[in-house]
Amino acid sequence: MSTVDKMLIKGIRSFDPENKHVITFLKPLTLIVGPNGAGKTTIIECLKVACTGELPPNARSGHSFIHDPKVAGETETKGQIKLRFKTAAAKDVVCIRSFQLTQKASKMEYKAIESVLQTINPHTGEKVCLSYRCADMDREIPALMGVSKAILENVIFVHQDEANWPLQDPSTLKKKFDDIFSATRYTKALEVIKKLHKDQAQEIKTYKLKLENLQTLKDAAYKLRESIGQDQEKTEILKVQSQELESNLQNLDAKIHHTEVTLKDMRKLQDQITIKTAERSTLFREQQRQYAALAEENEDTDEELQEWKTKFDEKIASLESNICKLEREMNDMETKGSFLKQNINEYIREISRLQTEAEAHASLKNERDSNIQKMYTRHNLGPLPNAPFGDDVALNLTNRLKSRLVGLDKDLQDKKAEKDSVEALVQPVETADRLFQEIQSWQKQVDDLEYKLDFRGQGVRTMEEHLAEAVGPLSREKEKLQGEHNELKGQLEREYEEQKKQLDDFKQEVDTLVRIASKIREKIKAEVEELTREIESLEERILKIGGFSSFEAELAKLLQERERLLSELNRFRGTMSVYQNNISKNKIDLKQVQYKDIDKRYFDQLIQLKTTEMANKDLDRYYNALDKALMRFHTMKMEEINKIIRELWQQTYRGQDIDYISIHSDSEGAGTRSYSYKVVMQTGDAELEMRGRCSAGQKVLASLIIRLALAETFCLHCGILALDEPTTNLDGPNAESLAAALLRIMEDRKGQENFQLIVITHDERFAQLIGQRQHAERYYRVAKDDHQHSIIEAQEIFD
Ligand SMILES: Nc1ncnc2c1ncn2[C@@H]1O[C@H](COP(=O)(O)OP(=O)(O)OP(=O)(O)O)[C@@H](O)[C@H]1O
Repeated sequence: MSTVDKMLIKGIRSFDPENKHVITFLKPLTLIVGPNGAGKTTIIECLKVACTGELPPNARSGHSFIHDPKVAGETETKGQIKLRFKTAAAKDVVCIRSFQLTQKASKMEYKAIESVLQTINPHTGEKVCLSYRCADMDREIPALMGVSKAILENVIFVHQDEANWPLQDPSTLKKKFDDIFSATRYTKALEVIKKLHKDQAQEIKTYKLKLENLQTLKDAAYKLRESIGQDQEKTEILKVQSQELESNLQNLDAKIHHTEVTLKDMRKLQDQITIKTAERSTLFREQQRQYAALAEENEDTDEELQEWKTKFDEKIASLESNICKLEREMNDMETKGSFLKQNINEYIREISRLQTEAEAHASLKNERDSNIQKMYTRHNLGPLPNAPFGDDVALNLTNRLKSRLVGLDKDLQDKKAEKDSVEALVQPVETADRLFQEIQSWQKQVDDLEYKLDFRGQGVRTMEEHLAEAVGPLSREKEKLQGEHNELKGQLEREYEEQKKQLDDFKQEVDTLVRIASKIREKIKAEVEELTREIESLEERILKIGGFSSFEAELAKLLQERERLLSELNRFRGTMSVYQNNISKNKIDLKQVQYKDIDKRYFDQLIQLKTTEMANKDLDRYYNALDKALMRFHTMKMEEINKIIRELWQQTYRGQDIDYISIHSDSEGAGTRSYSYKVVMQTGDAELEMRGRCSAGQKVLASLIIRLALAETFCLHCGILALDEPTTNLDGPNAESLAAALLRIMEDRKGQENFQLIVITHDERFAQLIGQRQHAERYYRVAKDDHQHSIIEAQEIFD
């Protein structure tokens, strides 16, 4: 709770500008006593000026408030008020206000030269000075003291001249009450709110119109965007469909390509079939030709050849049996020949022996000769010379015998010629047999001769020689015949071999031909079969593929489908281009200035509208709330004030005519929050307005009581109340009762530490009544010194 502690006064009214006068305010009572004109009121004025900046009434804009330079004998005087007070927060603050009054040539010039608030740093104890403009300081100090300026002016520090304001004219009363209730401010606030509400309502209308306009644009933009979106969506769908179509088309193209390739392949296959068929035909023809060629080479047909082969085989078999037979015979002959040869060898050995013997039996030569003769004779070989024959003769004779053998050989040759015929293969054998028989007969003859030689020639050398000469040609003939036999045999064998070889060659040839024919047949057959298989496979493949017609039909179908897809694709593309055009057009439209940031603008406008609407609604609500609160506050406070006034009046007023007084506040008109006030007194049953009816003393008392009640009601944070000459116009009893009331108030506020009553009075009696020791240790006496300067002196409270 705020209180005033100390005040320094210098150069204000009658206070000396050169000297400082300090008054310390006591609690709960500061009693200032002094005669008229001593300067007591100046102290209240200084308090009021220091706290509110409000100069006293009739201060002529401050000229008369400052110590007059003329009085001081100066051209300029400076005044200063320095007030130390405790704020509502119990902080010590010093308020310094300095003024200057200068005597100019024609007029005085008043100037407030300094407004300073000093605070003390609680930690360091240093003073902190803050300079203010006067207006700011005038607002700052009431705020620090926790009470309004109006309360300070009209309740706490009321000037003596204005002390009876509650009973002044209604307008003053209303003004004071409105100030006290801050009604004007609140009314102004309400009016401002109302105006703001109205302005905002107007703004809301404008915003609504703008919003409607923006809504239209937004809708149009939305439609455009929606249209773009739909078109884009449709375009996307069409794109997807187009892609599907393109994909289908590609697949179709692939299928068409595949079908065409297949058809091409099929055509190739067909061509291959044709070629293979032609090849097969050619092979057939070739086979025919080769068969024909074979037929030409061997006119016989296979069957004929086979028949011929069979016959030939039979013939070969027969020949082989003959050959076997001949071989057997030859073997027999060989056996016989070897036997003979053995015999011959034995004979030759015997002959050799005989020849050795013949040397001894040369005579036998003659016999030989004779024998030759005999043989010649016997065989009619011609005439012979006379014996003994010489060797030449014997040789000739032997040659003649050789010739005879040559003839025989010729015969054998003929026989051989006969043998040349294959068909008469037996004949050579027979001839051979015959010749063999002949050889045998000749051999017999030789044997006989040899025997005879052996028999007759033993010991006869000549005979042996002749015999040897005769046997030599025969042996040579024999050997020749043997050679011929062997030759014939070899020839037969060669012939047989040749025949056999021929047969084998023929067989081989036949076999070769058969093999070739078989091979040709097999090869051609294989090739034909291969070709047939290939043709069948190709035909099968063609069939498997489905045949030309199905593929051609499929191709035609696919081409038709392709045409359909292409036309559909073109249709899609056309539609897409229409959508694209629409999108482009709509996008261009959307780029128009009117659509720029339309959503944001709409949104901002909507927010502005909604916030304004909400603010306006809030304002309305606030207006009503404030209005109601003010009304309620006013009613509540007025009730409280009236209650206190009534109590105080009843306690204070000693007259019997007025039971109590009260303040009536009437609303000046329906719906307005403006009140008119009047102070009424209850006299019996009558309630009368006091103004113009009460006495001066009643007026003073009523005013004091109203101020006390107002202080009680509004000064919750400020415990100060200054009363300047409260007993003015009061008679003794009333002054006493006022003193008693004040004492009672002080008594009631005993527990309230910061209650501070400042009472200024020239009434010593009154001063004595309230100036009791229990409320103050001393009081102040204000007087004037010799220089007519006011001085403040502290005095002991008297009992
Ligand atoms: N501008 C001024 N210069 C010098 N003196 C002044 C000036 N204005 C007023 N005075 C004197 O100051 C005194 C004012 O005193 P103030 O009104 O404080 O007296 P007071 O003690 O309250 O008297 P009262 O009891 O009659 O009310 C008067 O004597 C007056 O002549």
